[in-house]
Amino acid sequence: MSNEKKPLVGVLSIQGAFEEHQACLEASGCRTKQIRTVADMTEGGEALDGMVLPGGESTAMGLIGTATKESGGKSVWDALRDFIEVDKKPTWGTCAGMILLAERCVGASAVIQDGQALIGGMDILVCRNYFGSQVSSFEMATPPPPTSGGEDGGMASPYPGVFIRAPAILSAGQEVTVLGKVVATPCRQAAVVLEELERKIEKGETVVQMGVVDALERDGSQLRHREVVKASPCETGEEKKELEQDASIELPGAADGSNAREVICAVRKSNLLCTAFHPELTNDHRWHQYFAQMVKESVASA
Ligand SMILES: NC(=O)CC[C@H](N)C(=O)O
Repeated sequence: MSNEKKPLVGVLSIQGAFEEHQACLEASGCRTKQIRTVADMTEGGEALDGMVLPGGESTAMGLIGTATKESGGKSVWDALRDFIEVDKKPTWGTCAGMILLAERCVGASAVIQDGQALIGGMDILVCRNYFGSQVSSFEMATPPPPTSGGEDGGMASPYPGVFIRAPAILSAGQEVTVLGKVVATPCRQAAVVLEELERKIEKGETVVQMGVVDALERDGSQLRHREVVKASPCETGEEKKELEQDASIELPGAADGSNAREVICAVRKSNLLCTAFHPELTNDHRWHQYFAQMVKESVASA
């Protein structure tokens, strides 16, 4: 394929392994461009065909991404929201990048007013640092991306998931396709967050900011607090119906009587892809090939 025909994928280059993402994307038939500003997204006369948001530290990335308004009054986050919601371009968040694409986040930074600066778009509830601290980073077998079944009829080998202080997806909306689940024990801090969240869901409490336990939902460009309720079995018909409409958060239960839970590690919703792990840190390019295919299909249908 000549260079002209290869799709152009932007890689947010504020933090993290953006060069490694570029190498994997280029090995998967894409051209890449480092993106730090709104101007980077638009200048050069060629529109980006997709974007990758790498891992890093989502609080810091949020602060940087919303800090500067460029010409037209837009921050990088505003431009990314347009890219995702208006242009409907394929966008993939890995680890911290996944947190940024989430609509809701628990364990968000307690020191930031109005919580974490999420870009949003993916109807998922994520728990930051579910799998542990930086020192307890690890590799674990995860389900491979859907297309990698190929000719062997879906018998593809597991994908080596590299988890670095990684978030987990606790629940996903009905329109979200779950592409991978793993069973894992939350780290101590995440266990406290989950316990608190469960208690609040059980009591039908409204979850507002409370230390590291924040449940936030983005509404347009604003973050707003989301009411977390769970219908109790004794509710009357009318009340129950009303509650059920709101009760979209259900936490995964304990997997086997231990503290381990079955959590989601990869999801797709139309033009958005999220993985909790770091595919750019392995030599296995199947997830980059899967995303490159999303981008190529989007270019072909434009
Ligand atoms: N490797 C990563 O991207 C870590 C994410 C980080 N724990 C956060 O919450 O932002």
